[in-house]
Amino acid sequence: MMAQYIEIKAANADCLLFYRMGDFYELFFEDAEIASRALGIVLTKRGKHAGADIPMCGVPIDRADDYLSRLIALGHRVAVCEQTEDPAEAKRRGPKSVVRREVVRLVTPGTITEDRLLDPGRANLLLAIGRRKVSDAAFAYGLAALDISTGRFSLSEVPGAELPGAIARHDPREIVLSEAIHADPALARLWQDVAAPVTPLAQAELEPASAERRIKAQFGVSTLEGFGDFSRAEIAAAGAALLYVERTQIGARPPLSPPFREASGATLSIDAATRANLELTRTLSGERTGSLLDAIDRTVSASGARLLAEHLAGPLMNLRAITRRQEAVAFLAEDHALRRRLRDALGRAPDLARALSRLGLGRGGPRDLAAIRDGLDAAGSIAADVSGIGTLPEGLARLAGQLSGADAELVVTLRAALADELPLNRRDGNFVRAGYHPEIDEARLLGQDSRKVIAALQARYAEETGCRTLRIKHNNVLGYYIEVPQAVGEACLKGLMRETFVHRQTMVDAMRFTSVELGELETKISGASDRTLALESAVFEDLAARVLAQTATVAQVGEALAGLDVAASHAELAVELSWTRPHVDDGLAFVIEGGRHPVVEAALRRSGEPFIANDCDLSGEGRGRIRLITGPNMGGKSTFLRQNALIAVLAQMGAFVPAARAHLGLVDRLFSRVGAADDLARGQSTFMVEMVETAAILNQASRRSLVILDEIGRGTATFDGLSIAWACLEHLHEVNACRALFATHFHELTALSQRLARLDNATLKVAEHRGEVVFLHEVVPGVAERSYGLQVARLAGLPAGVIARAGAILKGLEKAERDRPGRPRIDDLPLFASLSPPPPPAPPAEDGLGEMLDALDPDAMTPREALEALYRLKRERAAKA
Ligand SMILES: Nc1ncnc2c1ncn2[C@@H]1O[C@H](COP(=O)(O)OP(=O)(O)OP(=O)(O)O)[C@@H](O)[C@H]1O
Repeated sequence: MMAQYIEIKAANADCLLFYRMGDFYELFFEDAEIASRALGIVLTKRGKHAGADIPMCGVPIDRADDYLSRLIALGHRVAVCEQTEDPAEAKRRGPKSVVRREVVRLVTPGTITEDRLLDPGRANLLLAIGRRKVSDAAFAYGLAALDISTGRFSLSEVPGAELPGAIARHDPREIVLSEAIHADPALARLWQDVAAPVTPLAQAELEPASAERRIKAQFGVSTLEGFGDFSRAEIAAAGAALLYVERTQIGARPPLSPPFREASGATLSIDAATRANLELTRTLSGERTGSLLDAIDRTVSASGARLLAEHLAGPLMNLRAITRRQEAVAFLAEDHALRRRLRDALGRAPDLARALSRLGLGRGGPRDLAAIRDGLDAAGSIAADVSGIGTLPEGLARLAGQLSGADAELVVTLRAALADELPLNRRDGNFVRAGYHPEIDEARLLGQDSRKVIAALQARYAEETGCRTLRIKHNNVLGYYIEVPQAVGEACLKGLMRETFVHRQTMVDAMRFTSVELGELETKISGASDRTLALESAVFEDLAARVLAQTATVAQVGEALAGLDVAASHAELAVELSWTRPHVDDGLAFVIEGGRHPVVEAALRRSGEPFIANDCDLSGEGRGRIRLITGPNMGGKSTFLRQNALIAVLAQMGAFVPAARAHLGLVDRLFSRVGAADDLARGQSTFMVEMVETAAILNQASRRSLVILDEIGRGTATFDGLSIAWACLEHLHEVNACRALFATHFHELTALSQRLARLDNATLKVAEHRGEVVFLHEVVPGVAERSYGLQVARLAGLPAGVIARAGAILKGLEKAERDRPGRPRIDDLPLFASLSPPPPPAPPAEDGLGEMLDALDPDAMTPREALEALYRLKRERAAKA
């Protein structure tokens, strides 16, 4: 057996091998050590290999999913190796022959389909990457995003510079690519940084011809033209994705939708750092709670939640499409009764896409069939409901039209065939409704009758032996047996009784027997239950085949339900929180009146505090405005900056926005940078990360972009930081000419508004009350006088002594700054005046104390002499002052 294990393990060296032995999956050698550590299960040993003990641990098959999901979450891949013949057959080949086993599936993070392993509200994307050369030094990258748990399959191509942003948008669970892309030194850092495991595939398997062949075979077509015009990079990516699916699913072919091509520039481009910083789908610490997605999610179905996340990850650039989504939201926001009915029905609809995929892969169970039944049923009732409404907006009408595509007969059949209570696995039987299949009913009756006969037999034997505690029981080793107490058992071994009862086992206080009659009955019962199972299994196959014959329509119904759920979710949110429909056009307007931050507002609401709404206008004719925001720490600068970026994202995903009124010209790219946190793991300093990200903005932002910069330049010496922030502002104003919000504590920058025509200053209002600062969180035109850093430090609990000392130092610094003749002013800077030579350094103040101190030698002094010297110094200082 070990030889077989070693052979199979060698063929799956990069996976943990779950090796089936009876009711357990066993792991051996290093796999056992890894799994026992990861899962906290006992490590034992079994036999020896090369003179050493073989470490072993095992997981029971009925709990395997739990263990699998934990291993997958830790980034492991698991090869599941099953027994592919009955142990009895192996025995027939010879006493020493080993049961045949094969790996039936590789379980990897990007290719799971089981409900218990999947997160219902999150897509489970496998992202495959291919590329093509576009010039000597540059590549274009093809991305194939495939979710085998739902069949979603999309292709797109991006220039090399946008690859990290595109990966972040897809948020894949696993990435596959060619060895060449994986080994490209220019991308090494990217693979290191992405959260998902990255699996390289051998170059030889990824030839363009085989990629194309694979796609054609998957979809049963002879040409790809019908799907769209794909680039070589996209085809390479799709080929790699399908190869990986083949390899992990081993023979099973998931039902995939035909690949749809996402046109380049179809979505608002948001790079990875901006996504993270704006906490769109998860917070900086990786949680969903506290993200924008969490704050806006009012969906009632898992497929709706997944679609909402997809929309949020890729806000649109197409005005028509945005308007279509907005119209649907507006309609549902108005019609409260319809929205309520719709959400009720949607909440009852199970996850069609995932059930369909499991059935297609041959991994489905009776509950998946029921999911199809109930999903189609809900779709039918929604379709009937909306058909009674006069004119629906285009977006809603389209979704409603998709709902009724499936064959009504299918639901009728599934209703008739499936029982009320359904087991998870079909091998558990009892899922076909009584009356659906006469032969099943007959076989079941036979089984039930035999059980009655057993009960009668037990009564008769009890009478014959005079033992009222005689029982007929069943276990897996003996099958049916008669159990009596020891004393009665002894009697059964003698006389006439010997002819009826055949001894099987003696226990501590009981004896077990069988009889000819019981043996016959047992054969009949097991025959009946085997037959019922076989018949039920055939019914299952038939129903699954009927469902799969309508894969495309069922998938479409699933998509429509998800689309309706998202529209209704936005509408619900808009009504609940008084959000409004933004006006989006192709100009360069950016007018927000009474804007709010959805996440901060929700947090404040929970603690009963109000959120102060703020306006923001960055509109420009041909060139965007820049607003420079100074203000106290804790005043609300970052909140204001982010809320405007989030409003742009929400508007372009077709949702309503948290503002009294909003008018936005389409944004093509969104950038958001904060003085970055340390990134020691990547070996980059805070400042380096900040500068790399700022460089990306200055190089890429167009007039149509929206840029949010929060405290750029704070990670270095004051004047270095100030000069960098200054120059960045000028560049944004003159070269990028984009709409921008720039928050800073460098109050010197506010003077720039006199020179840069489209830059204006805003500040966060504060009030002082008995020496305490009160943040009003109100954005008003103007310049902050102070940063109130010390007040905030006091609120944070810095010791009073430190605060007092800092106050004294601050006073000194401010005085020195006021008195210093050579302090830089705006006119001194190179853009506005010729560079004047730096003023000569002021001579140090002469008070003689320094020399006195230098003359002292503490090591040569007695304590008394030291004390006297100290008094002398103090006297001298007082005299000089
Ligand atoms: N508009 C608002 N209405 C009510 N409370 C607000 C508002 N904006 C911010 N706050 C509150 O003030 C806190 C601080 O806000 P924020 O982090 O935006 O300040 P900041 O000016 O960026 O501070 P720092 O300069 O220290 O980074 C928030 O956590 C929130 O509780």
